[in-house]
Amino acid sequence: MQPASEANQRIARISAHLHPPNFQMEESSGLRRANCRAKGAAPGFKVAILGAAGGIGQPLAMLMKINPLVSVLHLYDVVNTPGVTADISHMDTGAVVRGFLGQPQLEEALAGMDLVIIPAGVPRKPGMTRDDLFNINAGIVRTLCEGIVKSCPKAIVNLISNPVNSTVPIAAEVFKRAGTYCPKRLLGVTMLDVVRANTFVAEVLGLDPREVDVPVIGGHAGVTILPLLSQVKPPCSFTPQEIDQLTLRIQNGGTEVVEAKAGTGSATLSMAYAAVKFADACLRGLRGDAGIVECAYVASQVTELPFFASKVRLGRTGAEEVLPLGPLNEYERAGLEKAKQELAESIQKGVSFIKK
Ligand SMILES: NC(=O)C1=CN([C@@H]2O[C@H](COP(=O)(O)OP(=O)(O)OC[C@H]3O[C@@H](n4cnc5c(N)ncnc54)[C@H](O)[C@@H]3O)[C@@H](O)[C@H]2O)C=CC1
Ligand SMILES: O=C([O-])CC(=O)C(=O)O
Repeated sequence: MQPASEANQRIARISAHLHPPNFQMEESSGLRRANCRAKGAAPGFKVAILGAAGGIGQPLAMLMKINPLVSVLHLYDVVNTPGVTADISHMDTGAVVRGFLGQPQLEEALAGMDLVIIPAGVPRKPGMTRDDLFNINAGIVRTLCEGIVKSCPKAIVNLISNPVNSTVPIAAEVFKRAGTYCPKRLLGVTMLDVVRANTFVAEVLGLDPREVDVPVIGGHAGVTILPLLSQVKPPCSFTPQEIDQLTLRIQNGGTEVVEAKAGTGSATLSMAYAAVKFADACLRGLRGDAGIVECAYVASQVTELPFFASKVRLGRTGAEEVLPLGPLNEYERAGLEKAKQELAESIQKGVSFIKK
């Protein structure tokens, strides 16, 4: 027999879900309703997703709920988080899920987080470049980063919102102004370029993509996406025509999806997969696992540019080491020069947005 008080508590927990308070009307009751019924959080990290109700946000939230390294998962958006949170909280995995709706709940959503993943913002339509998203997404990223400053200045930030080449410098400027900037903790997510490169190269080589590792450096737009096909593992060689075609397809991977989706958005499912792959690497680094290396767009001294994507070693404090680019062939050196020109402008645009 259970003691009466424990039985009463159990009944109260069940009836809270049978008669849920209105999430949108009552700020704090929304949190109660969304609390997962797992018996106490498993040991692990606290992760927030900002933009959690979007095309990337929803599958990303689902995959993070499955991740055993996550004990608490906060889902924040300006729309639809009650439904997404209720849905995801029914999954019988360890992480406790809570939902947060609208800017008044941003600081609460971020309180005490170890890792913040940001896929908030508008996606492209056919005919647009990622830079065309700047005017809307720059302001969104600034607001969200101001929330991070207030509630979890020591969190690792994984920034997905485009144009990544500019939004990462924007985030850095917000953190610098607040005096909380640590370059190791701010990472632009370029993992989808690596995921695509692994897939397309594996197709050409007739290999399982899981066996292939292609470093992709530079940034995350057009010619700034520079796959290093001379450094593919396992070692292999390509004809000049294959190099041209593979490079172009990897650089245009995003556009390929935007066009196929014909006005309904850009990559969401492969991006959620890539974001989780990257977030999981960051969490394993935070846990202290050794030897975790992934490509990311970070503050960097490997070129003369202040931000650059390349392989970084992830550890307890974030991107602990930016690894050298390794030997580039002539084709890649030419690509690097083109990438740097465009990157320099995108970085400057982001910095000026905050400084102006
Ligand atoms: N880094 C990368 O490799 C990739 C980046 N992206 C970018 O990710 C972003 C999101 O893409 P999708 O999820 O497809 O877009 P979406 O429109 O489906 O979802 C975006 C979500 O952000 C939310 N949002 C808007 N303003 C917000 C704010 N102030 N605070 C919190 N949430 C807010 C929206 O309500 C929406 O739920 C886009 O900028 C897209 O270009 C997309 C694919 C790959
Ligand atoms: O292409 C887009 O706009 C979305 C994106 O960044 C990608 O899929 O790589």
